Amino acid sequence: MERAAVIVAIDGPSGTGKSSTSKAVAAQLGLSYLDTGAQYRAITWWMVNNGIDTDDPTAIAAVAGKPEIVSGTDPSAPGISVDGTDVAGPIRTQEVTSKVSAVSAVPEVRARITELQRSIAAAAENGIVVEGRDIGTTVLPDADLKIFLTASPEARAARRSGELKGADLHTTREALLKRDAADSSRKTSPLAKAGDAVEVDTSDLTLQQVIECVVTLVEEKQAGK
Ligand SMILES: Nc1ncnc2c1ncn2[C@@H]1O[C@H](COP(=O)(O)OP(=O)(O)OP(=O)(O)O)[C@@H](O)[C@H]1O
Ligand SMILES: Nc1ccn([C@H]2C[C@H](O)[C@@H](COP(=O)(O)O)O2)c(=O)n1
Repeated sequence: MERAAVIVAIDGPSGTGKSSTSKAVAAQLGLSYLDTGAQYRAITWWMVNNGIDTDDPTAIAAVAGKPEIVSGTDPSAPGISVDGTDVAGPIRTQEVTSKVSAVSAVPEVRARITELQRSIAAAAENGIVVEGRDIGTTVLPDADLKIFLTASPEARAARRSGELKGADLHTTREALLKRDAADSSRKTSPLAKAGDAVEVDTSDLTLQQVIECVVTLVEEKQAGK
């Protein structure tokens, strides 16, 4: 039986499981996948690589339209490039992570990336899972399903320090909270739960349980379309 195309928005703070969940749900249901954090990381990487002062919003705004960012939407191999260079690895460095909140707070950057995100979602014939911070509130306010993932700072720090091969738990927790605070307090399109989003606290759930929960919610939406 052919399934209805659905647009799914998954938002939430860092380390709540957005990427892992979104990729698995998209793969399981044959949907496209878009990692919007990777796009903000890619434009931040370009700024750093081109010597733009990431503490200067005017300098960032002046060049926000220059880099060409191409995002893959295959959940099993998403990929991302800037001006033809594969940046999937470089966008995960500590330097980019520490600067991405400042760059993504600049309205000209958000306008550029939001437009790109909307065009990618519109082109996804079988539907798409789009994950980020402002997808349900700003980018795709008419999404068929909106999920807001949360988890305690302790759970999120433990997950991240596991990923970073045993990085200090306290330092990891503080860095996560600092980034969340910056992302939640910016003027333009902050990290926020949409009024009609389903909140899922993943603190005490395994990744598999979260995936099953979201797959069920998506299938219910598809059945009702
Ligand atoms: N429910 C869970 N239980 C245990 N570990 C999890 C769970 N969800 C995700 N993880 C692990 O936590 C880490 C962070 O997950 P993920 O990258 O999906 O989070 P995120 O919300 O996309 O973070 P960010 O916004 O910083 O990119 C990964 O190592 C992932 O495998
Ligand atoms: N829709 C989005 C997605 C991401 N960002 C910014 C804020 C995050 O700290 C950063 C990196 O995201 P991550 O790769 O950790 O998911 O990108 C945003 O402002 N809006």
